[in-house]
Order: sequence, then C-alpha cells, then structure tokens
Amino acid sequence: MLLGVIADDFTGASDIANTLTRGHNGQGGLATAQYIGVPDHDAAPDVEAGVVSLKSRSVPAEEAVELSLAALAWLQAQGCRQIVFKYCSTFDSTPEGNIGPVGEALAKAVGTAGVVACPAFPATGRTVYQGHLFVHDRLLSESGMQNHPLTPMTDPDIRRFLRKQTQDDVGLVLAATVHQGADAIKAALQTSATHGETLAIVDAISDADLAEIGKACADAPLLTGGSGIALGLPGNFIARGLASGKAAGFAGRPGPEAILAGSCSGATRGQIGVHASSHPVLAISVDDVMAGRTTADDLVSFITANEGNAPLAYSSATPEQVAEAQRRYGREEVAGRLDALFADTARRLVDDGVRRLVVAGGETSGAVAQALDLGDLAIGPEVSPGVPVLVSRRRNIALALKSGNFGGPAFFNDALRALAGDIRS
Ligand SMILES: Nc1ncnc2c1ncn2[C@@H]1O[C@H](COP(=O)(O)OP(=O)(O)OP(=O)(O)O)[C@@H](O)[C@H]1O
Ligand SMILES: O=C(O)[C@@H](O)C(=O)CO
Repeated sequence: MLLGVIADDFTGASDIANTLTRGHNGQGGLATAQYIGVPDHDAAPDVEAGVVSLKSRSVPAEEAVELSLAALAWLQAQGCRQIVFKYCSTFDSTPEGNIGPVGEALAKAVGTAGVVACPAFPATGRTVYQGHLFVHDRLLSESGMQNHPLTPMTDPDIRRFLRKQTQDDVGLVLAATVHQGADAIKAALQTSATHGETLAIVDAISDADLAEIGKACADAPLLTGGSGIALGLPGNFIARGLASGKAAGFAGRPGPEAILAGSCSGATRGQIGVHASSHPVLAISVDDVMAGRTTADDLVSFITANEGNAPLAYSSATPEQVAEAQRRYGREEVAGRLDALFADTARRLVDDGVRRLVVAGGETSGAVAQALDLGDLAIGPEVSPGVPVLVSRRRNIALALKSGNFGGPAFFNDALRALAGDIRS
C-alpha cells in the first residue's frame, strides 16, 4: 500500500476513496479500498490506497486521537509512505476538536510539521480564501452549517477556529502563494514548520490549486483536509512509476432496495422532498422513537411493503425541530437512539435480502456501516461528486453513503440506479 487515509467519518471516507480512485485530469487513480474501522487483517496485495473509516468526528478528542493513532499504526504496517487525515469539507469540529488534536498527534507520530490543512472541495462549492471557508457564495457561518446538529460552525476564519483546538500556532499559506505553484507552496510550508506551526491552513479555490498543493506535497509524510486534498496525490505515485493508474470494473447489484436518511442538512431535506413527490416515504417522529412507539420493525415493514418503488425512511427535520428534540431529550440521546434505529433497520434489511442501500448523513452512515459487517469495500462509479458506489463482496450488496450536503435534487434515485449498474464513470 502506498497511501493511507484516516477518515473521521464514513461518508467522508468514501468521498476521498472516490477522489483517489478517479485521480485528476485523466491521469488515472489508485486501486483503492475502504475499510470499516481499523482492519484486523492485512490489506489485499493489489491495494494501492487504503482508507480507514473511523467514527471519530464527534467523539471526545482523546478518543479520536487514540483511534486515529491506531489507524496510523495499521497503515504504516501496510507500508504506506504517505498519510492523509480526512475531515469534512465544512471543517466540522468544535473548539475542543477533533481536527486540531488529531492533526497534531499524527504530525508528532510521523515526525513532521508545517502540515497542510485544507478542507477545500471546489466541485461541491467549498473553497478556502484568505484562511476563510466558503460554501458556494456564503461564508461557512452563513451556509446552514451554523445549524448543524452536532458541530455547529459559526466561525468562517478556520485558522482562528483551528487555533482553539491546537497546542501550537497555526500557519496560513495564502492564495497568492498557492498561485505561484508547487515550489512556492512547499517553501511556505517549510517556513511554517520552522515557525513551530504544526498545521497550516492553505488557501485553495480551484481544482488547479489543489493539484498544485498535491504536487508540492509529493514527499510530505502527512496531509490533512477534505477529499480535495487528495486530488493531486495519485498523479505523484503514477509519475514515479509506483502505481499504474488503472481502474477496476464494477458489476451492478440489482435487487431489493432501501433508502435511510438521518441527515438534517438542507440538501438532504430538499432531496427527500423531490423523492417524496413520486416515491413512498416514511417520516420518523423523534418523539415516537424516544417513547418506543416507533422501532426497526416499523421501518422494515414499510420498506419491505414498498420494495421495487425506492422506499425512503427519514428522521431528517428542520433546524427548529432538531433544536426542540435536543432540548427535550438531549443531543447525544437523540442521536444515539436514531443511529441505533437506522443501524438495526439496515442489519435486518440486508439479512432479509436488500441488495442496494443508500444512506444519507455521515453519522448515520457510520452507524449503519458498523452494524453490517461489510468487510473491505471496493470503490465503483461516481454517483455525484464526493459519493461513489461502494461494493461489499462479503455481504453481496452495493451501497452509497452520502454526506449530508452532497448530491443533486434527484440524488436518491440516481444513487439507486448507479447501484444497479445503470451509471458508469
Ligand atoms: N429529527 C432529528 N432530531 C434531532 N437529531 C436528529 C434528527 N434526525 C437526525 N438527527 C441526528 O442528527 C445527526 C445528523 O448527522 P449526520 O452526520 O447523519 O448527517 P449530516 O450531518 O447531515 O451529514 P454529514 O456529517 O455527512 O455532513 C445524527 O446524529 C442524527 O442521529
Ligand atoms: O468532506 C465532506 O464534505 C464529506 O466528505 C464529509 O466528510 C461529510 O461528512
């Protein structure tokens, strides 16, 4: 294995696995596998990039550090010469972490500093300019992310926000330097390291910027960022003759289908609205779940009764409804109960023969994937930017795990078609 990724959630892991599989500008990608947690076995010999999916975004910082160091140890044992710490393109974190503590712990473990920190993902509208994160034409703090149920993002100055999470100062490499190209970026990161800055926010407003940053980091033992930070990395290995750039084929998985949504993002709620206009949907009431009136039995019955018509069960709600539920029951309690409900439902559905499963939301996808005993996941075609088809050979199912904010209006239907093999890329 050449390249190892430690991803702080499951949808984020498939997002970066997608980038690594596809590469940039027709250069080809790396043969990539996604793992659910730290594997207890070695990677298959043909895997060039391994992505370890953790559920470490919203756990206490010490726990996130411990999980990430365990993932690092496994990836190093597989021979990786470069590590990427993947977090969210909307920098989902709190003043306590976990981007800063994990980033610094990994840097210390591999013995480096001046490590790039760049959440930019221009294909989905996330850009970093003058150290500020934008989502399309809005600052992060006005993008809807200020209402996120677990990691509300209220400061778009991500250098200042990251500094709250770190022990060391945080550097900044501005767009003016990035636009001078790879050598200038490399020099700026080295300067950052000599100033004692373990992490440095790097501006990127286009894929070309990210490709240049990738080139600058060809020899860096560690990078951190959104999936965009991986854009230029396959090309480095291919240019050195270490990887072939050939993608593997994908055979679709037709068969019974289910869609589960726990994401409360504006994008997911819009996609549910579109889907509901021509497919059966089940709205899950948090009050009913908390009182034990709605259980996995109800979700399974609904989905089974609507097989063939793309049934969708969702708990997704408006920011006001989420805030009210959290006030009434507690943030962790609601999230825990809903995660468990979706996990239980998915386990039963797959045991009963569901072959295509679409899940919306990073935390929700993490709960579902952990419950399914999926084994190593192969990466298939792209459904939409940041969302590939995933194939579990062990369970003979195809999945799409969608980050809350990703996908176009018809995402759910597009995803089911892609899982059946109707879309190729
Ligand atoms: N109606 C609801 N009320 C309160 N919390 C909810 C409700 N529905 C879902 N949740 C919780 O909100 C969280 C949503 O997080 P999740 O990561 O699944 O989606 P997301 O944040 O939109 O996606 P991503 O992390 O990929 O951006 C989950 O923990 C889920 O259990
Ligand atoms: O980077 C992103 O936006 C996604 O891959 C993600 O991590 C959301 O959970």
